[in-house]
Amino acid sequence: MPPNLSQPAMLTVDKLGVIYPGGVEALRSTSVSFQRGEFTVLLGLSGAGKSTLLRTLNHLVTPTSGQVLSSEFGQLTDAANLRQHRRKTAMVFQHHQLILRHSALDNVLTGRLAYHGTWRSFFPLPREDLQLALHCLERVGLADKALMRVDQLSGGQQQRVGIARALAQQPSMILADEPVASLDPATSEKVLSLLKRICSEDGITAVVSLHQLEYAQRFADRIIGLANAHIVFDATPEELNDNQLARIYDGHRRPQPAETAASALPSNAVTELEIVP
Ligand SMILES: Nc1ncnc2c1ncn2[C@@H]1O[C@H](COP(=O)(O)OP(=O)(O)OP(=O)(O)O)[C@@H](O)[C@H]1O
Repeated sequence: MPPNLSQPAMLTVDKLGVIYPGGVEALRSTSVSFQRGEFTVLLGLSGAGKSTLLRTLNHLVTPTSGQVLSSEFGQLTDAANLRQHRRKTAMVFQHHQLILRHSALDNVLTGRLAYHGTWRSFFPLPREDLQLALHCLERVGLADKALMRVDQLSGGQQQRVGIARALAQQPSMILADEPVASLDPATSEKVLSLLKRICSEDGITAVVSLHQLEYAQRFADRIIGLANAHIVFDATPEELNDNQLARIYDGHRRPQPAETAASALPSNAVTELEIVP
């Protein structure tokens, strides 16, 4: 489904600033909006502010100034609005944040927890949730692995479980922070193709941070380039020329096609388990 430009933006970021404790200014007065169904890739050097922007979109990082406005739920500074927005905003992480000793199915079922009260998670989830979780695994091609422990799956399969978990949340938006940074090029392509196809089929808005320029050009409807804590490019992949690339990469050597994830690991690779409530 192509982005619907006639509709109001589904999420608007207005003059957003983030200063981390210690004084690093990671985002400076940034304004941008996201249309429903759009697949946006964030590009930029390590430390440019990609993860920070991505994580402010569901207040995993709390802005120091400015605001994030959901067209459906309102300003995210309101706790009830934020809860509703997070329920419909799924995350896919670089290290997928799966529970390795649990089965693929159990991991996908955690995507349903946001729909139930805390007490409910102590009991088996409803049958409909189980059916939905199996359906999500089927969509990522892993129905036959549903009962396997995640630590027995390959890196690409684990990331597909991560996508299935995101889908189980029935999201209107997916935020994917370096989803292929730990994968080899062939697997990365498969995972990104899958993510793009599913978002397109379901009309899900996606914001994906990547280090690989060629994947951005291939998969994005729109590329946002960040440098030094602000947006320096925001247009379609076709409009990204050498001058624009120089602005994004600030005169530094930019990632080459053959460059693998290992040489492009982010500065703040996430290692903790994060399950969005
Ligand atoms: N939790 C934190 N506390 C302090 N500084 C931080 C924190 N997270 C990020 N930073 C700093 O904020 C700046 C922007 O970081 P951010 O992770 O958003 O960049 P990035 O473009 O995603 O980089 P990468 O591609 O390496 O992930 C960097 O200087 C980084 O060191």
